Amino acid sequence: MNGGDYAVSGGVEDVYGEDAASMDQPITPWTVSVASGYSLMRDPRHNKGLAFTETERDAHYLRGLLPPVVLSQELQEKKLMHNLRQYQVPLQRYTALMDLQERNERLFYKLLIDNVEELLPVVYTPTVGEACQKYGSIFRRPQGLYISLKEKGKILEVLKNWPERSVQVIVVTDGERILGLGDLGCQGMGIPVGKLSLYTALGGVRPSACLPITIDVGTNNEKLLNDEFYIGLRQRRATGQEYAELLHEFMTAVKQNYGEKVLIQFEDFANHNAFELLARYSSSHLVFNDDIQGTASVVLAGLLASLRLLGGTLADHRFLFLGAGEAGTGIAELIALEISKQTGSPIEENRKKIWLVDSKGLIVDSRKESLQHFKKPWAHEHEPVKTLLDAVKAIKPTILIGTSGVGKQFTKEVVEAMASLNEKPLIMALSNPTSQAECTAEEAYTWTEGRAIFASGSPFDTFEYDGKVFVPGQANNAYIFPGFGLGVIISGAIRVHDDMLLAASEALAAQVTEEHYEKGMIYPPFSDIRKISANIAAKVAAKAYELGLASHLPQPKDLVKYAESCMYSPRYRTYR
Ligand SMILES: NC(=O)C1=CN([C@@H]2O[C@H](COP(=O)(O)OP(=O)(O)OC[C@H]3O[C@@H](n4cnc5c(N)ncnc54)[C@H](OP(=O)(O)O)[C@@H]3O)[C@@H](O)[C@H]2O)C=CC1
Ligand SMILES: CC(=O)C(=O)O
Ligand SMILES: [Mg+2]
Repeated sequence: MNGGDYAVSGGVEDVYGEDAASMDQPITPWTVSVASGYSLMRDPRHNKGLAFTETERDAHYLRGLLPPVVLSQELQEKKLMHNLRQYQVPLQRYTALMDLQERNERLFYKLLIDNVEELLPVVYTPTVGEACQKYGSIFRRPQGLYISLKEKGKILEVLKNWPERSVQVIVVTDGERILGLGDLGCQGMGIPVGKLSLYTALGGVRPSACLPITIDVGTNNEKLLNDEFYIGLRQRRATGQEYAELLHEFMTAVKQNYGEKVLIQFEDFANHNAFELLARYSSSHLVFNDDIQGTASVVLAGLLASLRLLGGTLADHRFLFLGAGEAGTGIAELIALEISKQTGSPIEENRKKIWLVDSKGLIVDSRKESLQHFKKPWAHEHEPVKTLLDAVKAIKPTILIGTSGVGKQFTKEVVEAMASLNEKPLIMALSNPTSQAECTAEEAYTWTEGRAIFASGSPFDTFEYDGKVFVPGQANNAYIFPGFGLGVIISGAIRVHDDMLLAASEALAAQVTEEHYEKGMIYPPFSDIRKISANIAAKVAAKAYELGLASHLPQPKDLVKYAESCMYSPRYRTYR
């Protein structure tokens, strides 16, 4: 095939290579057969292990391949949870769960759905961060698709190697900003794999519709380049035109292979590419950047909910961010947009209530010339301020949000300054994983003498202070993207619109009840996440219909019920 020249005439959707026009293209020799016997047990999508019934063992040539006992799925679950709890090392739990996913997919999801609060920290932050750092050493069987510079000119063929045809969501990373852990190159694959397992467990999107992808353009991480177990290309990152061409070929091939309605979620790209990719493809593809948009939506939801505790409206508050990258400026922009919707005031005016600090200090107008484009709208009139503590004293924020990727930045002095300014300081330490959190729950509650409303990106345990039990919220985009994606899918939306993000925020905030507020919570518990996701999906879908972006017609009458009915169930099916 001519490098990059996949725009042949004819051969449209010619999966089996039957048209003359595709004669010069290599094809995948697809076959479809009924799995039975040994191959049935080795197929994670269909395997039930000891839960195969007597009838199924007879009908599917399984006799003798299994010991005599027949277990229920519930007993399998009980046994596996018991086994998992024996591991003291989080990474051992992670590998045990990944092995289960590779062995028995339904049981994996049943565990994850039924024990979400216990297992989320294993398949997701913080443990997934450590897994990515050590991905080469713990690598057993590949998950997802790897598209490297070696595949340039052949990306469409690579996509065709993936066994599933009806993909609805792709989570793609290039591994350059994995959580707050920096450039992990090809080993960032743990993130798309983890995010998509949440799409299924939390949002009910079918596993077969989920495709994790890592684009490998090299890494600038010296440690990985010198690691004998590194699994990626051993070269420094491609940039500029070479990078843009590979990404463009990828975006084109995805649309060509899966059509208009596949949701492409950009995840953990560095900000110098993330904003550009989103801007470039948002008018031609169904794209969503989780770090910019998903994070914005989840934080806005927490802020809307917190007003019940703080009082006032969003417009009455002053916001200070530590970190002015994807998460920080993404959240800031959505807050300004929401205030505009609520008050009718111009967005430029609302931006003035929001201040950001980056590695060089407060973002102010005298720095405007040298700022990256996404920081410029936040360069307000003010004298230069170097440190966060001085910025808190100067700006007097009511709300402090950490999106720096650097741990321990909310020092005792910073938190005490917030407590001296506010009766109930709202403090969000959003950076992941736990090691990068700007402060811990214990620090936030202790340093404010139990007055803080606190939420963090990675989970913290409940904390008792002065006889009162505080439940820290987990302000993580995991509340949003699964339900948001489901809403996009069930409505057949063809583009993502900011109003859909606002709808998701409002839907999430509406799930916080009096009982939660009493415990200081501004997010509902993850144990209710499937119900929450169905509500988010319904509101997102309703907005897509309202905006004329939905293609699944006619619009279902009850969108919550419809969303619930579309959700994946991990219960075993009966085989005839
Ligand atoms: N809870 C959640 O759901 C989410 C959490 N996150 C977390 O947020 C963090 C940041 O992600 P993202 O915004 O994508 O990253 P970016 O790299 O885009 O932005 C990081 C920002 O932090 C600033 N920064 C770095 N070090 C310091 C410092 N010592 N003092 C002040 N500012 C500093 C950078 O400044 P400069 O521009 O000057 O370099 C930059 O503005 C990560 O840890 C990530 O895990 C991200 C998405 C979702
Ligand atoms: C949660 C997330 O997306 C991040 O930390 O990058
Ligand atoms: Mg992310």
